[in-house]
Amino acid sequence: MATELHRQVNSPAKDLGKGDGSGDAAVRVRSLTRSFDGRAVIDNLELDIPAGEFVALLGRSGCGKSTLLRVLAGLDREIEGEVLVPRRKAVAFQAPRLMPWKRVWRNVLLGLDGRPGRAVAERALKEVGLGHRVDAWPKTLSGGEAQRASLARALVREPDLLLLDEPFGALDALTRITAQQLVAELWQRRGCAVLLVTHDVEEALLLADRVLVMDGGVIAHQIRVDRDRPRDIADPLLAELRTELLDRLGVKAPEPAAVHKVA
Ligand SMILES: Nc1ncnc2c1ncn2[C@@H]1O[C@H](COP(=O)(O)OP(=O)(O)OP(=O)(O)O)[C@@H](O)[C@H]1O
Repeated sequence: MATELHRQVNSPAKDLGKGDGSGDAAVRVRSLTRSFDGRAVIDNLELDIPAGEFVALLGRSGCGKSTLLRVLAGLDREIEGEVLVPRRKAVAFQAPRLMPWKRVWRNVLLGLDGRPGRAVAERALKEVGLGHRVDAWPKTLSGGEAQRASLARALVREPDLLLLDEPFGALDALTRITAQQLVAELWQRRGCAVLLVTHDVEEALLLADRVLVMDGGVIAHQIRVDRDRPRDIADPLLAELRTELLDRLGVKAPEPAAVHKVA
């Protein structure tokens, strides 16, 4: 696990050396504020993610989840406050964002330093179950395959922090389950910290060690999910946590369906 972190304090990023007090953290955010047109979407937010933790981030539409993720990814530097993240990080979005004029393996290596060879891409594509599509053109991939290619592109960066912005949002229900299982496996194998932005409360409960709810520009609520994996959504603890989270999101969970006895 890299201990070298990146600091952003409303100024160009600076490296931090040892002895900065960051310990074994994958994310440390202090007093983060991000405003658009004078409105603070993120407002003095604090966040810590220990190395290797799987965290899911929920919140109503427009509350600032993607903005936070973009800041952590280093894609948005117009911030106030302190953001510490590992140098090795990768991000995958809902849209796989593959370049149509490059074959899949070249897409996987896009933007990587040091001219890595095709074998590096092949290994990552195999890891996500796409070993047979190495030479394919992006337009010939299914939605699920394109999302796997996008994950492979994240994995070749050997991230200590994997940032996922609704990566399964556009997938059909069955492909989504497979993709969720894949992410869980990759996380267990790689041991990196994950921050998953999702709208799906059940997905958050099935995958994460900790679920955060963002509201009013801060992390307004969080729960820990103390359950071994693989998890069963019918587990009474998860059902209870689901109700709690939906409540925090301002959604009233439906009452269990009435049981009609048939004589
Ligand atoms: N570049 C930008 N310029 C102006 N406003 C922006 C910009 N990016 C985001 N916003 C605003 O910041 C707020 C938070 O947006 P963000 O995309 O982070 O929300 P979100 O929680 O990810 O939403 P959703 O769940 O719908 O994806 C929204 O009101 C959005 O309009």
